[in-house]
Amino acid sequence: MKIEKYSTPLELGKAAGTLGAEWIKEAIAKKGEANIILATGQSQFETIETLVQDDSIDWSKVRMFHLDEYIGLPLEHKASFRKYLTERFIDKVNGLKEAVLINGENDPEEERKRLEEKIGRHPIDVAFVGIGENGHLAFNDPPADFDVEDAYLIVNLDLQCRQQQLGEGWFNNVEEVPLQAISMSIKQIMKSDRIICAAPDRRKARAIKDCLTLPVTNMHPASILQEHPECVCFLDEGSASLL
Ligand SMILES: N[C@@H]1[C@@H](O)[C@H](O)[C@@H](COP(=O)(O)O)O[C@@H]1O
Repeated sequence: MKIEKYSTPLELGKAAGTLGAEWIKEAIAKKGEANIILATGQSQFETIETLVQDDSIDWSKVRMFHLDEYIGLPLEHKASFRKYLTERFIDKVNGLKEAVLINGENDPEEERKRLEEKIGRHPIDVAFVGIGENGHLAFNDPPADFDVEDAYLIVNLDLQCRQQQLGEGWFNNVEEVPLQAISMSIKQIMKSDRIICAAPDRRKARAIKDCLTLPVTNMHPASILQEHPECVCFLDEGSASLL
């Protein structure tokens, strides 16, 4: 894992999105198409914005997989990650080959199996991920299961995770934040050929220190990224302030 530091979230996002775009184009040149994973949340705003502005990517050769989604949250809710990816990514790129979104309103077990079958046929070239305030990777809160083979899991969300979502302004009160989600598993994320981790903001400083400098442990789920051979972690002054 490599670490790169930038002054602001905007600079961080530009750098992360630019490297991601290069990697997507390399995958298309090599295989004729690229399979990518997109995360959501505040931390991904600038990275996704940079990606969608890159008109040198042939989006008709890109298949996008959705990292995680709340169970039972309607598409119209402002915190819906399906809504986020539709508005910030799918609607902004030209003729995307395919978007494999997680529908958390479907029967969760059936949805999980559908996604599992789909991603099993499409090895991932580039994964874009973030790190939560509790060190989570996707919605794998601590202690995360590093060993489960399933590509997607039905997970419970811990209080710190739910409070982060409230703090970011996606919900009116913590009771409104769903208790469960469908999340890509740690093993599946780690199978990606290349990983771009974008993690700006001072409120992430503790999680960044724990995940990037302490030994790998499932109590700091994103620490597993230290073991990935081609992962670049993009920080800003705030998130890197305890390093
Ligand atoms: N489930 C999302 C992930 O998709 C995201 O990568 C990560 C960081 O989130 P944020 O950008 O809100 O800090 O955790 C969120 O809760």
